[in-house]
Amino acid sequence: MAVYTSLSDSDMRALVADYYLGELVSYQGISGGVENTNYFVNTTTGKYVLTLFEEFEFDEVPYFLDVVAHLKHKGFNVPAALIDIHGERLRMVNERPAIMVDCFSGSELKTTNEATCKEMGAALAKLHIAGEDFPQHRESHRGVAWWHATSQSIQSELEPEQANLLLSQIAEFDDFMADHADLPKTTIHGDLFYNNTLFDGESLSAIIDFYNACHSWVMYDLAIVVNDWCSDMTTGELDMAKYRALLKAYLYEREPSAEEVVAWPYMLRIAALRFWLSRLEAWHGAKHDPERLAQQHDPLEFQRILEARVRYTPTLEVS
Ligand SMILES: Nc1ncnc2c1ncn2[C@@H]1O[C@H](COP(=O)(O)OP(=O)(O)O)[C@@H](O)[C@H]1O
Ligand SMILES: N[C@@H](CCOP(=O)(O)O)C(=O)O
Repeated sequence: MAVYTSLSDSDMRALVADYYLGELVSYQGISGGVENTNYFVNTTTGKYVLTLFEEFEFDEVPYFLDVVAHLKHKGFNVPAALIDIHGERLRMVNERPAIMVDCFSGSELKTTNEATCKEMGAALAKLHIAGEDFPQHRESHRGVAWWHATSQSIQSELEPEQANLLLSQIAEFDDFMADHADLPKTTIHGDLFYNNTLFDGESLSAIIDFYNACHSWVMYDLAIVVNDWCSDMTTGELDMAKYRALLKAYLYEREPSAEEVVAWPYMLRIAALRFWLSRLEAWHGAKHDPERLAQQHDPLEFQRILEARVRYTPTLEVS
């Protein structure tokens, strides 16, 4: 279970007393996540989620809080940080930066289907449009510089065919980008996997976990979503019915440029590579610690997705 920072009853009571949330009733660590420590917190006024940031330092967090505040202001159901009795939204709790947010209704999807893909496609396009005027342009901490450095440092741990796939795909992407420096960018979520959404039935109720948000290519974010929502995780192949449903809803809201259409196959491949690489890095970092290793996502899923996108990529248009 991913509760890296444990809080005592008295810590939690004192924390709740520092917000306008009434009295603490109960709390429970959330086992779903892998990056942060999250607790469900029940008080006499409602249900909240406490997040302690395990991978970011205090000064790195405000950007993400500002992205979420911007999107909430534009009407999205996203977890904006609550303000405490001192007027602060970010604080230190047991030496980690921490925020309290509203707990949303709905539950995590067990899997995706055409209806939920359609919901996501429409919401993603609106998110991309809403992010265009967000003024802070932060580079991704898992972007081009990171994948160059990490692919170099990890290659000796890999089978030769894996290293070759990794390095050749990065080189292919670099070559393509050298001639397409003006591809449209916006503020992207960067990790909009279906486990970062909540649904009431087949209706999207909230988007969470904005801690990969950054200023990057619009098509890259769409590719991240397509690879997770529309792939068969055992083969890596796209489920074309889900793919068409998601894209059709997206394209109804936002029309890509001709250059974005050309970039699409490259974006599908580099988006798969980015998560293959982050999973490889995490897996190799944890391989001597069985408890941590058991919490890691399987890198092979994204190797298979990348291999499938190398074999075939569909076009961005849907008929
Ligand atoms: N505001 C929220 N409302 C309801 N559930 C939430 C909320 N935030 C997190 N959760 C639950 O906690 C799980 C883990 O949160 P997440 O932010 O994805 O953690 P991590 O960053 O560690 O991956 C989510 O999958 C979701 O079930
Ligand atoms: N959704 C990702 C995990 C988040 O990515 P990270 O690079 O921030 O660890 C996955 O399933 O791999």
